[in-house]
Amino acid sequence: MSRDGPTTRDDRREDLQRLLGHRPIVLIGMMGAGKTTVGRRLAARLGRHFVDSDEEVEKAAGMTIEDIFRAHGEADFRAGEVKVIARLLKDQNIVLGTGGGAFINPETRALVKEAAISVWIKADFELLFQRVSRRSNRPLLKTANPRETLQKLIEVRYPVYAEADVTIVSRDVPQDQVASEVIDAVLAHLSNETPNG
Ligand SMILES: Nc1ncnc2c1ncn2[C@@H]1O[C@H](COP(=O)(O)OP(=O)(O)O)[C@@H](O)[C@H]1O
Ligand SMILES: O=C(O)C1=C[C@@H](OP(=O)(O)O)[C@@H](O)[C@H](O)C1
Ligand SMILES: [Mg+2]
Repeated sequence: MSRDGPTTRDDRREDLQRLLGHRPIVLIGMMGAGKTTVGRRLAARLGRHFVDSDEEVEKAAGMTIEDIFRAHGEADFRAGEVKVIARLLKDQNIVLGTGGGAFINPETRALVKEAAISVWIKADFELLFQRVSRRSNRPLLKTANPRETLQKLIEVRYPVYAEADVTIVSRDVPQDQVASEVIDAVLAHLSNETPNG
């Protein structure tokens, strides 16, 4: 990277595409972290196609996630989720937003590690809780004490999310800034991965 003048957005995008090749970028992390919304912006910035595993599971099942959980239960949802992610990861040049439990499933995790660069979008409990409280479309949080449920999921999941290739912390900043931080963090990771990078 020897250029005159400041590094522009386009330079970073080109550097990233060169180091990444066709590998998908997969966003993982808790419900409310911003995988879906930040993922869309990230894909637009990189000129990549964005896919969301929840949306694709819903399309494949012809039902909403809430209805899948209600009619068939979580185990069936996870079985569908792993199949959908395996299919989506065959497409290169994508940004894939996953559901919060996807990377916790060992089979899904192995697929992601094999085919993609994974990015954990990590966020503070209060921020996550505030965001997920805005909508009631997450069946796992329909419990007597959703704060406690979210806290328990965090305790179980964080050590697994920590296996991601890259971690970024999402604070209360605009989604475009979070997308920018993902680009910087993935670039830094890939520069270390490349022997002469
Ligand atoms: N950086 C951010 N700033 C403000 N709101 C955000 C940010 N990231 C996500 N959100 C909001 O939080 C909610 C959850 O985001 P979403 O992308 O659906 O998360 P996930 O897919 O990880 O569950 C949405 O309402 C989204 O608009
Ligand atoms: O954390 C989880 O287990 C889930 C997260 C949801 O996706 P988001 O993380 O995009 O909300 C969705 O897959 C489902 O409700 C289960
Ligand atoms: Mg999502």
